[in-house]
Amino acid sequence: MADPILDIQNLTLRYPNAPTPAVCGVSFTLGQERLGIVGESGSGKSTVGRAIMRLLPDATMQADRMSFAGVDLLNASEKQMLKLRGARMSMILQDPKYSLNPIQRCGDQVAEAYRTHVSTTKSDAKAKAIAMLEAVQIRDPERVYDLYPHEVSGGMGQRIMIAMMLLTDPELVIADEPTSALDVTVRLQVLSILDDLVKQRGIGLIMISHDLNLVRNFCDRVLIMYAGRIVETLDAKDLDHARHPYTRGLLAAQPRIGGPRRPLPVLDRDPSWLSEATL
Ligand SMILES: Nc1ncnc2c1ncn2[C@@H]1O[C@H](COP(=O)(O)OP(=O)(O)OP(=O)(O)O)[C@@H](O)[C@H]1O
Repeated sequence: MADPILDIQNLTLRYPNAPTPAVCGVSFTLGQERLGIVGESGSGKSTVGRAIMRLLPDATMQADRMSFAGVDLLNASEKQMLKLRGARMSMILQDPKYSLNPIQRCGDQVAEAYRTHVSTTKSDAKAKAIAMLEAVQIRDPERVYDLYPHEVSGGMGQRIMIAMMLLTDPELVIADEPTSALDVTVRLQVLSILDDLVKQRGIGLIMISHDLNLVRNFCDRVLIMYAGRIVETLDAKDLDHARHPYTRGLLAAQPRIGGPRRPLPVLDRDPSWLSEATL
C-alpha cells in the first residue's frame, strides 16, 4: 500500500488554562480518500483540523507521530509550515464571508494566494486564477474575477475559496463544514465540485461535519469523535451498522421527514465512552 498522505498517532492537544484536553489520543491515517470527521459540537473536530495545519500556537500539542507527506509536523519550523500551508495543505472554512478580504477583488485574492507560493508573473497568476474559477464551475469567470466579496452569493464565494485553495495543487485539503452556510441545492453543487477534484487530482480530503447524512453519502471513511476522542472508525457505507452506542445515538437522533411523528430519543451518555474505543 502507498504511504499515507497523513499519519497521526496519539495526538493530544490542550488549550491554555483548559481543565481537560480538547483532543485526546487521536490516531488515524489518510490516503487519497475522503475521510469524514463527525461528532457533536465541541467534540474536537475542528481542533484536529487546525492542529494538522499547526494553526494553534498557544495550545500544547503532543503526539507519537504527526507526519504529512514525510514532513514531521510536530517539529517543523514556522518557516516550513508557511511553505506547506496554502500550498501543499489547504483548509476550506465554513463561511467565505470570513475568509475573503472584503476590500479586494475576488480574483485578485485567488491570484495573489497563488503568487505567495509560486514565483510567476501577475498576468500568468491571473490566467491561472481565471482557469481555476472556471474549473469550480463559475460561469463567466472573467467577470467574477473583478467582483468584490459582497457582490457574490455564498455559494459562489465558497467556490472562489475552493479555487483559491486548489490552485497550488495541494495534496491535503481540510474542509471544515464547507457547506453548512449554503442552501441545499448550492450545497450539492459545491460537494460535487469537491468530489470531482478529489478524484481527478488524487488529493486526501478531510471533511469535518455535523451531518451524518452528508458524510455517509460523500465520504469513504468516517471517524466518530466524542469528547476529544475517536470512539469509532468505519467505512461510510457501514455507518448504519455502527457498533458504538454514541454513533448509534447520533443516528437515532436524526429527525426524519414523513412517517409517524415521535419524540427524538435523548442520548444516554455513559462515562465509559471516554475510555473505550471501537476501532
Ligand atoms: N481557541 C480555543 N481556546 C480554548 N478552547 C477552545 C478553543 N477552540 C476550541 N476550544 C474548545 O475545545 C473543544 C473542542 O472544540 P472544537 O471547536 O474543536 O469542537 P468541534 O467539534 O469542531 O465543534 P463545532 O462543531 O461546534 O465546531 C471545545 O470544548 C471548545 O470549547
